[in-house]
Amino acid sequence: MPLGDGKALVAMPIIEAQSVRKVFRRIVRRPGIAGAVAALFSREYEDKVAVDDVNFALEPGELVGYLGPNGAGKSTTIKMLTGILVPTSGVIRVAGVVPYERRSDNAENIGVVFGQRSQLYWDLPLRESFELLRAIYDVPRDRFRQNLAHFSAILDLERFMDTPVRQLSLGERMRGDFAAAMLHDPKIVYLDEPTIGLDVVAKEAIRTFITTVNRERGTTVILTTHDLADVERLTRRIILIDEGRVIFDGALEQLRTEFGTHRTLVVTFVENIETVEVPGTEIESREGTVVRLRFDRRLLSAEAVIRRVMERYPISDVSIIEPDIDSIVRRIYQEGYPAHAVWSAT
Ligand SMILES: Nc1ncnc2c1ncn2[C@@H]1O[C@H](COP(=O)(O)OP(=O)(O)OP(=O)(O)O)[C@@H](O)[C@H]1O
Repeated sequence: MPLGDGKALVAMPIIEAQSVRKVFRRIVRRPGIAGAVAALFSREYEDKVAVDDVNFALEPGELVGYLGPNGAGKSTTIKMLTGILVPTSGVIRVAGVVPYERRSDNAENIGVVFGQRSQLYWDLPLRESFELLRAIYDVPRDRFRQNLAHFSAILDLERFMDTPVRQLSLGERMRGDFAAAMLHDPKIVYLDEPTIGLDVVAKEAIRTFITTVNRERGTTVILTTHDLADVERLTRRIILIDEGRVIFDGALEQLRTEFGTHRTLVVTFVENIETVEVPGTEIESREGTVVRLRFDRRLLSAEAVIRRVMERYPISDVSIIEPDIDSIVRRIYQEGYPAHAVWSAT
């Protein structure tokens, strides 16, 4: 398209899911011997819709959180994107490739890190695991050396490069897994619970690594996690799924605005006040002269609450706390969505 014709240049999506559905067929087993005998003669099946009409498009270089409660369909989606599973219907395209039709072409474009599993070779030192992966992916030697030196520096791998993988701590192994996933310069990485079970220091190392590869190399990242600190720290856009359906697709900030209906005003009074009563608010907690007042921002502005407090009591300090994403998402998981409420940022 010629430049300057007044049209905005729109990047082609690197990942596209169109009306994707995945139904698992399971054999129903009745309990007891009679059930086992009956199953020999007539098989009864039940269908489990794991992913139900999912649509999304990701642009190159996006870092997206793919979130949902247990059993929502996250892993099933990721498995379809990697080509391990074939959708029952719908279309998936990853960097121009239909993953389940051309699995090895797709493998060249993607890196995968599963927090619960490792792609490293258990009995080999980390260094040799990397060598094997280099050979499998046919990474040019120069590129391999550069990548390894770079990842090693960010992830501090040198200390345990010659240790067999089975002797590594979880945090060390995860760092090794991240480097392994990136050695062949994939355009896209899928991270499934990448910080699960890690201590704070290891989590931070992994998060820094993710933001660095995303920023420096423009790698597209899809992250599934139950750790919302990962989400706050790493992603701008989130896709929420529940019971196989996308229920929100948009900016983290948008989710906060739509669902974070309550704010907390933290007030420090000049002196201890026996009974604090501010219309439109409820006391969340109090510790000495510091009282936390919760209010519904749809009904009252922060300014109005502050005014009401100041009209009644002498105060020395005041601040507002925004709802944290953890409590918002937890509430959505627990209370579900109103049927009409499917938001999209696009
Ligand atoms: N191979 C399978 N056969 C039958 N049902 C399956 C299979 N794999 C997944 N399911 C079902 O599909 C649904 C979605 O599972 P999926 O693993 O995608 O969820 P998830 O969002 O990744 O959950 P979690 O956060 O617990 O990992 C679940 O009800 C699960 O029991």
